[in-house]
Amino acid sequence: MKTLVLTLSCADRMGIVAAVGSAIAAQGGNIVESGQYVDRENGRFFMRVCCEVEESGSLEAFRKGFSPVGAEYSMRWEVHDAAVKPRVMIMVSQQGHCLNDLLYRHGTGQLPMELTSILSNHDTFRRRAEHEGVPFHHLPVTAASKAEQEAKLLELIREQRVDLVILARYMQILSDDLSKALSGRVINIHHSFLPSFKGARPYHQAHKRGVKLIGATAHYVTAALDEGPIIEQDVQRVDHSMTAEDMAAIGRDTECQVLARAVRLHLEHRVLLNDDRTVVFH
Ligand SMILES: Nc1nc2c(c(=O)[nH]1)N[C@@H](CN(C=O)c1ccc(C(=O)N[C@@H](CCC(=O)O)C(=O)O)cc1)CN2
Repeated sequence: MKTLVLTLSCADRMGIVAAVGSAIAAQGGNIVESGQYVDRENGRFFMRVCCEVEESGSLEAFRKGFSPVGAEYSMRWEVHDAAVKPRVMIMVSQQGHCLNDLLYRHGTGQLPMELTSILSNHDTFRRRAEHEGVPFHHLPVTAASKAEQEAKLLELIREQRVDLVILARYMQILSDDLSKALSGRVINIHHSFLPSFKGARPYHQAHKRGVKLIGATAHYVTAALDEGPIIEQDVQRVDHSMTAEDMAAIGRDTECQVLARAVRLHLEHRVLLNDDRTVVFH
């Protein structure tokens, strides 16, 4: 047997769960996990279903069999083979804590992903990537070369059939065009508890404000800087005696944990987009 993960959203109405369950059963699928949610504000229905099918069953056959229900309810839906690991590119600038954490978690099997490459606008982590046996791409960028650099980046993403890009403290703002082209496929870790302290140097912003909590936020990347749909967040206590650098040191662990949790949720197809928010099936 193999497990398929079906995720869907549509306008809420009576009978959706019954229709989905019947469509799965009609294809010989046995539901082993299911979750649903209705957003009363916008009237959207969200569902994530895991079902077991015969090993010989094809994803294309399941998609063909489910399509009539998808059309009937005007669903946005996807189905994935749970055993197929998404292909992931990690992007980093000069802070390596999140990169190192992701590499460790990948190496110990905590993150079910195929790591295609590591890409940076600096050469700092070339040896780290080579140590892991992961291809490394150095794409320096300036304001003048940004369009060319992003064109090369997009070419690599397409060549490597990348499903997910992780900005592991990659400190360049992606252009509006690139953000749109990769919508829903780029996760960034912002080192503050958004929506507080967007943009550059959030720990310095927080220190100046005299906060008693610092945080980290993993979110999908959109053209609006640090305003993309939030996937996961966490916080840590700080106090008046700490400098901005002290806060950054404390915050690094939180950044790693939040990013790893968000990446795993995405890899397991547990995150559904709900306009500028998310629905997360834990
Ligand atoms: N289109 C987007 N690109 C990026 C996002 C995003 O949400 N949308 N998140 C950032 C990461 N980030 C904070 O987490 C961040 C990175 C860089 C800056 C910034 O202002 N950097 C430079 C300017 C660089 C540039 O113009 O490209 C600066 O320090 O002035 C702010 C926040 C990743 N990209």
